[in-house]
Amino acid sequence: MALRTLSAKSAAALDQELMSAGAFSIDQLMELAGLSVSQAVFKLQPLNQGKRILVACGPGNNGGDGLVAARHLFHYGYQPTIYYPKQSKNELYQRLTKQLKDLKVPFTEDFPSALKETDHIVDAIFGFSFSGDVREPFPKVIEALRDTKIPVLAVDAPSSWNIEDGPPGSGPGKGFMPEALISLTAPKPLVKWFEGRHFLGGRFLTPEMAEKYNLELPKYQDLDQIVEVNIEGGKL
Ligand SMILES: NC(=O)C1=CN([C@@H]2O[C@H](COP(=O)(O)OP(=O)(O)OC[C@H]3O[C@@H](n4cnc5c(N)ncnc54)[C@H](O)[C@@H]3O)[C@@H](O)[C@H]2O)[C@H](O)CC1
Ligand SMILES: [K+]
Repeated sequence: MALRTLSAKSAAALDQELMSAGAFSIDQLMELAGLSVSQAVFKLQPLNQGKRILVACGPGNNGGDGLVAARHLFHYGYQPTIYYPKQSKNELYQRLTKQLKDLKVPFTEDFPSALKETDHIVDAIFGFSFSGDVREPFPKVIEALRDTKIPVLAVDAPSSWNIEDGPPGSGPGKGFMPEALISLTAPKPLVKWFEGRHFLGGRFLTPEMAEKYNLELPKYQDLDQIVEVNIEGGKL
């Protein structure tokens, strides 16, 4: 059985529906998405194996998930550092940034230097709204993620991958295969090409919405906000 996936268009429609008919605010969805990301980091990088987490954030909601995850990671005892070169003026992101600054979480503009001083990386640069060729200042960042030996957890999509067609055939993301991926709400079609550990997160979908979008609700255990899935077996 293959995992049921959600196209970029359906993922955006589902998001909108959650925030209209579903009565969620974007803050709530992002908080739960970021909480899931923080739990996946905890699974992949236990505290006693290195606490330094570099969180690379892009300009949209995928970046917002990274900012939320970093806050939770701080409270678990990690030492997050944020790379956030295209900071949005949107009030939500400004608040998330302020919350991190109040915790004295460092922001860096020097990605290559930060890479040398981290134990794990969170790729929260682009999610399901990415399209086209990677624009500045991100090509070098994607290349660095591709070339580093430090493990990378990609949020919702490996950044620079096409949501429907998977890894790019050329450009900075060619050959980029993160160690792990956390799909939010549901996997996107690109998971077909993904070879690492795969988690699902975003524990907020109603059974009715899952049915409408032809998705299976993951079997989350206990308090977990994530579930690890086996792509081949579709263990949901
Ligand atoms: N229901 C859920 O699962 C939720 C998921 N969330 C997360 O939100 C992202 C999608 O967020 P969105 O703001 O729509 O877009 P992105 O963050 O993917 O990116 C948009 C951002 O990136 C710029 N951009 C697009 N293409 C390029 C390019 N080729 N080069 C450079 N820049 C590019 C674009 O201009 C925008 O600024 C989803 O994946 C989840 O991670 C929500 O947090 C909550 C609910
Ligand atoms: K990403």
